[in-house]
Amino acid sequence: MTAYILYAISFLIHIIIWWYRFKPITLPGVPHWPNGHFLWGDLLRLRKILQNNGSFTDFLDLSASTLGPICQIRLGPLAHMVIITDYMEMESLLLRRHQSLDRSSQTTGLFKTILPRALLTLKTGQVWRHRRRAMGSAMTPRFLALTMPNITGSAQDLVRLWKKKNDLSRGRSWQTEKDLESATMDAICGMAFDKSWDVVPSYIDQLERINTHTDGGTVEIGDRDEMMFRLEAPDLAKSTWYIFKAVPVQSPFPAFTHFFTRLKPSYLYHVKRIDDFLSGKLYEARKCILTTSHEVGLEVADNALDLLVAKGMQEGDEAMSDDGIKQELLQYLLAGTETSSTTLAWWCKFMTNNPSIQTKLRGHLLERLPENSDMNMNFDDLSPASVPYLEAVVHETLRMARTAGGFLRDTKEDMMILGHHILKGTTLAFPTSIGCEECSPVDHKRPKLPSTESRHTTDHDQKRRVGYWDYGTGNIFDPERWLTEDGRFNPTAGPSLPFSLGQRRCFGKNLALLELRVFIAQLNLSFFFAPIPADQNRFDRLDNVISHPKDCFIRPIPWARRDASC
Ligand code: HEM
Repeated sequence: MTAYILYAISFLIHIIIWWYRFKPITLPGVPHWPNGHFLWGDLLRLRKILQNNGSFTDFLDLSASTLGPICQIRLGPLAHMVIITDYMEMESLLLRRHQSLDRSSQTTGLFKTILPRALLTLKTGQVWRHRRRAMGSAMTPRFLALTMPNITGSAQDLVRLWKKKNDLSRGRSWQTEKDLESATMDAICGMAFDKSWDVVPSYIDQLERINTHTDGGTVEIGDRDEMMFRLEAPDLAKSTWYIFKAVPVQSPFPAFTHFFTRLKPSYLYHVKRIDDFLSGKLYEARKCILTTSHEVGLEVADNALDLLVAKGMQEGDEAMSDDGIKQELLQYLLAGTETSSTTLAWWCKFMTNNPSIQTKLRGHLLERLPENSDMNMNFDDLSPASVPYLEAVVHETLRMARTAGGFLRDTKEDMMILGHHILKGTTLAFPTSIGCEECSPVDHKRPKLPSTESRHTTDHDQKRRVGYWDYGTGNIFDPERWLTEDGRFNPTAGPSLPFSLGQRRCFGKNLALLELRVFIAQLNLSFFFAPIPADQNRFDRLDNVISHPKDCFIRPIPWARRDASC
């Protein structure tokens, strides 16, 4: 009998321990959704949003706008996040209190599967610092200016592709995310290894071989009366996309899921193909540098690989290993293509819906760019000072696109945030909605600012580095908001954090901005984005780490043809 009682007590103790171990964590005092499930927390609420075509980003935004500038969501027994949407507090945490934070293990867990030892996944420390210093030379204005022709060439290939598609589609629209991803991959490959994979030129080749308008399944009309082009990418591009798709975005156990992915022969095949390519490139670069000195190598390097190899020679024993260089180059492709192409996809949608902004941008570029540039603008031609309205369009696109729906940090120690005690090991989420809305509900908000005089009066406001957007205008695409009265671009006109802030902010920001300037200038000068049917013009999101538009139909018409038809 006593044994039964002891068994029962021990069973009860196990249940209680299990319950405390696995029940969703709730930080006292930090607002949260009421009536969370005893085990799944707010996961059921999230599921409802996903079922209604919403995204995880929508859930973050809704939580912040309903619960306040600091709130928590409980994603079942395994994940818990504190969401911060007070702009001043975000800046303070990311810029000044960053020693208490690090890249979140949720982010590293996801990307470690394909990039176990790259900038993106390293925890902040000596190795990360050394990497960031070494890679930093690839983001200087001098280097970017040198490698810019790779971007210009890829943008011009895209213009040729769209002209060809336009000829074949007889006024129909087509989905364009793949075109953009291919073009940015060509640009990034050129910058990374001085040799583009010619993905877009290979599409043009395939289209040029078509004789009729609906030939052999390459060109078809889709369910929504759009034109569909079935084009084959070169092998290296296909393998890269295959590897990127293996990032276990939807899995609650990324390492576990990836363990099984790694057993697939097709995965191993594509990884080997890319690894062989990178090893070959590295071998060639090393051979080349042996014929010269590292000083000369650093001076003439016009791609990231040559730069890293020359830097390695300069550093001797401290140099990055071959594995490190290959990881960083693969990361260049991963972080540098889909982010920029998705931002451009959003830009196409914003242009389609804002004809007057397209016309204004074209007028601005025609007026400001040197007459003889003949579409081959140089680095200074596209600087914010030379073409401020272009810069305003780029920043407005980033603000509204929210390509990264947010970014995460883990706390390395107990902290006080907005008056709440946040435990060590908590994941903090910083949604990029901060650029579109002041997310807090009315009673948590800073005092409403009806007039400009009241804007800089309080202490809180005096410390603020950036201005405010006019109340209620956050969701309107309006590049003018970034311009001063005399037409100059003002980067601190209002809140917007597409690349995050502080020491773990986006490493590729300068390159991304240059890519966007070049692509947007080339595409705007070449095409008018004509209206599309309402059922192709939705703004729903698909969150896949990057926040994609679910649909990206376009109907670009060369300006000459459009002007003739007006
Ligand atoms: C429009 C384009 C882009 C956007 C919106 C974007 C956004 C971001 C964001 C939000 C982060 C996380 C920052 C954080 O956690 O605080 C990040 C990190 C990073 N990005 Fe980008 N990015 C873009 C383009 C690029 C490009 C072109 C490259 C490189 C070729 C790049 C390389 C990286 C790297 C290496 C990191 C990790 C940095 C570190 O932890 O040290 N990104 N990016």
